[in-house]
Amino acid sequence: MPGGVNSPVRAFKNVGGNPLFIDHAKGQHIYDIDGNEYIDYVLSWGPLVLGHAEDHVVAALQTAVERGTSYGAPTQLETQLAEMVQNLVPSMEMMRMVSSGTEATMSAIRLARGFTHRDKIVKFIGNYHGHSDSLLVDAGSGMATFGINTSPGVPDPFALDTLTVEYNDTAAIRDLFEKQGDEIACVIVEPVAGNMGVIPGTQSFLETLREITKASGSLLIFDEVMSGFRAGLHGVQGLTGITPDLTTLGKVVGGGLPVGVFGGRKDIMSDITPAGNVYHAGTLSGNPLAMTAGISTLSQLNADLYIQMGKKVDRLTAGIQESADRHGVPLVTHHVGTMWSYFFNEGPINNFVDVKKSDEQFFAKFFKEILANGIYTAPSQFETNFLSAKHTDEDIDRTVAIFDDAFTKLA
Ligand SMILES: Cc1ncc(COP(=O)(O)O)c(C=O)c1O
Ligand SMILES: NCC(=O)CCC(=O)O
Repeated sequence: MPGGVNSPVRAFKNVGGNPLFIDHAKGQHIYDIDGNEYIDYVLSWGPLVLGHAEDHVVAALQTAVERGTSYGAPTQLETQLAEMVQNLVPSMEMMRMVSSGTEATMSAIRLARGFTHRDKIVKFIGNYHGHSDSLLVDAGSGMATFGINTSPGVPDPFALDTLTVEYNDTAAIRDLFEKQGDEIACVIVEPVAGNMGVIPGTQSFLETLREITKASGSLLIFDEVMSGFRAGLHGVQGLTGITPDLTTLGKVVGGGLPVGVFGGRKDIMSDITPAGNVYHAGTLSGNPLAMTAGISTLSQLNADLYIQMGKKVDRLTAGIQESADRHGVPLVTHHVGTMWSYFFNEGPINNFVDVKKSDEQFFAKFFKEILANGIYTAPSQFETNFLSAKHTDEDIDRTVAIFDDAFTKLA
């Protein structure tokens, strides 16, 4: 496998050394093949909001697997998950299930282009929307970690139709729309960015996106593949009261199995085949096992759970901040709901330019020190950490203590 991995962010290329090879995981813990236990804040890069191998999810899957693993025909499971999603994210009047976040955003972009009869799209520098051609321009996540601006292999005409703007820069996006608004099919945004670490979109920035897209006949797509059921139970649209035209989901909605969803305004979604002519398909779309894991996961979510998890993230980030301050280490923590990041940076951090000022060398040393002591966070400054329902107050205390020891040793 190239780089030894099936997805580049898993390699420890930027921090050095080899990634953990995993044997199994349960709850908030993950175990490598050498028998080491870690408190896991990666959680498969977001999906496992209930923790690993959650009992109800496992039981539901065991029952489901006996009934067949795939049919390639409609099931009640798809309708059930769609209704649950719609209850939590009401702007998704009509939706389609896919098998990854990449497919969800790729299809939403095609739909926006088909619906508006326009080719240009806008994305923000440091936002990541999966690995389809149009979206691999100035992207976050592994592209940021490994310093790649536009991936080789993306034809120039594709990249040229992707216009990029600095995140949270309201003046720049207004300026772009004044010049080219009538050519733009859509704006796609992570409304809380998670692929350059956690950077919340400001309310005024997101409101501006809503206003200018509406005024110019382009569509607003909230990519909530990460923030959906993470930033809050109803996504960032629930937190801000801003309603996009289309939403993409992934990660948590599949409860650890491969699921993505794209959906939104019914008049737009009705353009998808076979209702309309914008082509979208998938052999394993709406797979019964994946639907089952999603249903079992979403059925266990409620507002109180998010309050409890949010309090733990508050305590965790406050504890890390206090420790860094005491040791004189420049550090910024950001968190929204169950997403959190620590940056070795003087701050403030509002966009990709700011986050690039982080001390990546110190991060690499620090990451390896806490990992050696049983704390597994994402191996990059350009990624988000998560929390699950299974993390306890004792886990938080232990994590803060290990961060404190690492500051004592390395600062
Ligand atoms: C915001 C966002 N969009 C899209 C994706 C792509 O999802 P996937 O990796 O499932 O293709 C990701 C994460 O990978 C993401 O964080
Ligand atoms: N924040 C980046 C991701 O979640 C992506 C995971 C992957 O590409 O494996």
